[in-house]
Amino acid sequence: TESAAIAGSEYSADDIQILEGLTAVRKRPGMYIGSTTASGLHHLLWEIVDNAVDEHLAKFCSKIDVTVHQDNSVTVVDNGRGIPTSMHKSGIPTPQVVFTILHAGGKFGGGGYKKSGGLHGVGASVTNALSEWLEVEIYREGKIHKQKFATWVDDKGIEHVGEPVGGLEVTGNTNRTGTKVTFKPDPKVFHGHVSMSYDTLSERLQEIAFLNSGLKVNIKDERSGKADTFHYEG
Ligand SMILES: Cc1cc(C)cc(-c2cc(NC(=O)[C@H]3COCCO3)[nH]n2)c1
Repeated sequence: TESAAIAGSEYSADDIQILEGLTAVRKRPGMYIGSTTASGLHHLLWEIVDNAVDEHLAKFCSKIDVTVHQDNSVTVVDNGRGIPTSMHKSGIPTPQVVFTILHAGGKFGGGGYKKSGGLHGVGASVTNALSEWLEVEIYREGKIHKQKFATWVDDKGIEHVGEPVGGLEVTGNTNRTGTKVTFKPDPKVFHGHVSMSYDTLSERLQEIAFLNSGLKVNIKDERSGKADTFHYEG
């Protein structure tokens, strides 16, 4: 039995989380984003924005730009230090760890969905798992680094969830720092309802700017041309 298999082996909550991987998120999305209705859709963005806000709290980021594209993909860019691009001790690039390893979301590992603002900066892999694709671009140490992830079903019917498409590549030089993430919510997860609401985004982004004085938050909707800037003096 499963208990016999686990008895005598040092399974920790972390091991089980890593074992379950992102496929578990696709199986029970509600555990990670609350629901697969509109509120769950917007949580994909809040998980990413949370990370950029953390970088502002660490005093390295002063600006976050959010853009909704015509195809309902969304881009978040910050001017923080940029996710480290070094190799993680596990032998995979740090950005790949951030987007493909399910991190302990609560005090007992996994922790399940939290009603408060998401999983506090550890939910980026959840956004990846529930997207058709996700791309990260990092501006750090004078270089532009890029890695892509995708979810697809192979010719044997196996679903590959949020897996890297290639490695972390240097694609150019830059004199800025920061992290840019673009992701496309998967219609298969959200029953076709993948169109984010401008009003929902702008209201919450205004709140985020108000709660983090000094942080400038820009939103641009390429579907309608609407745009707004929120900035409460630091
Ligand atoms: C938009 C977005 C999305 C994600 C998943 C992370 C981030 C992010 C992550 C960081 N900074 C870091 O991860 C590093 C910077 O180097 C020290 C430890 O924290 N800045 N911005 C931004």
